[in-house]
Amino acid sequence: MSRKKRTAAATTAPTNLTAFRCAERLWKDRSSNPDLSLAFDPRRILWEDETFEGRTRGVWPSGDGAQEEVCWRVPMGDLAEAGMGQTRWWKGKGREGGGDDYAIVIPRIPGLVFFPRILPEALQRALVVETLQHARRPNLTQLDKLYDLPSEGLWNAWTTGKGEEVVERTADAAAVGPGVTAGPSAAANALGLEGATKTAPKGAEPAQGAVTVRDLLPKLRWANVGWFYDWTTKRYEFDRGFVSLPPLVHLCCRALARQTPWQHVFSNDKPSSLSGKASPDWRRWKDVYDPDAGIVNFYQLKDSLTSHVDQAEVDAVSPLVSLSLGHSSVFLVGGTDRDTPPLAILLRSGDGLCMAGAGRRVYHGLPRVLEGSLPVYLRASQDEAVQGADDWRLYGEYLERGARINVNVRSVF
Ligand SMILES: O=C(O)CCC(=O)C(=O)O
Ligand SMILES: [Fe+2]
Repeated sequence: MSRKKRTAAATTAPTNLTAFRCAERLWKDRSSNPDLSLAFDPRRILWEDETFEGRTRGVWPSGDGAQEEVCWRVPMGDLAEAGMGQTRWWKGKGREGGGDDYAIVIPRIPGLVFFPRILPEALQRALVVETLQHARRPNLTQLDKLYDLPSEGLWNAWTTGKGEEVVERTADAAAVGPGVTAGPSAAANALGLEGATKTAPKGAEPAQGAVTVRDLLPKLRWANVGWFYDWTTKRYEFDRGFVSLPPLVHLCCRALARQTPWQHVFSNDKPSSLSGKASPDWRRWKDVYDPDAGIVNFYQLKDSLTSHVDQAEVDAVSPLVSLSLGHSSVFLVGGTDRDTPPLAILLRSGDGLCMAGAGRRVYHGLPRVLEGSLPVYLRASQDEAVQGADDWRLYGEYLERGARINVNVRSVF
């Protein structure tokens, strides 16, 4: 959809649109500032004083008073091994956290678990470094079909001073024609392709029409990690072989899924129940859950991800774990059809989400990355040493230009 059409659509009263599409339009509309009081925000939950078998009931009231969402705060298991947990945000260096870490369960969306501020600042920085560095072969990115990317990957070429190197188009891309630079048709998600056409660089070098590493970096939209998934055919390609997940991503996501108190999520009484037949074998997840495939989404400020269900895995009930880094965003999550009104959740850098059981079959999407929302500790000027990076500055600058990174992993079998 062109930018013009999109703007017109956003201001026209929706008639035959599904509830999900209406919500997407509302949050995508850039003609005024988004009303964030309409997004579920853990900071605005009113918690009851009493706990009930370790769980605390809360209510989030929407800013316009039209909506109330009941939720439960449930205690997490031990996250020390992965260095995660809300308690680690505030405790001094070297002090042990743990014990008070929690997740939020929202009964209206069974199987959805929200972990606000679960990644401490230093861990967020290390994950930004890791995800950008792993956008390279053998992991594939959406740009690999179109360009013969540097063997070290775009990001690593950029950080080692190769920004002006010319990147040739592949034979496939040449057949498609000029100006096409991106393209998951799928999960479709069309992580916004706007702005994806190249402006020819000025000056003698590189040659007119040539594309450089510098040009392509903002067009990087996604990279596969683990088993390779083809977003065009929507199938895993197991004959490409298995590539281990980036180690920190693996550690954090595995720990989140293993340490979630699933009995509170899937119990038949409060706070949440899992309806339906495919009751997941959640009792085993704390010992055996092991993600082996995933995607890293690199959003720029104007990008969005349209509503979809991730359903390619053989094991369609075990947890899909997702981490947010960089700019904040609005995530929409609804029901098994697009007519169910979705809940808008404000996702900040350092938040995690799990979708498991029935939660694996609900529509979700990301209509909005929020301008001006990058935390100070991720800016280029922050001067703490960062695991895996000689120089944080380039990472910070990439984020400052409007980036949000999401990594989400699952277990294929
Ligand atoms: O960016 C997000 O938070 C969600 C991404 C997602 O749903 C997907 O990649 O399938
Ligand atoms: Fe998804």
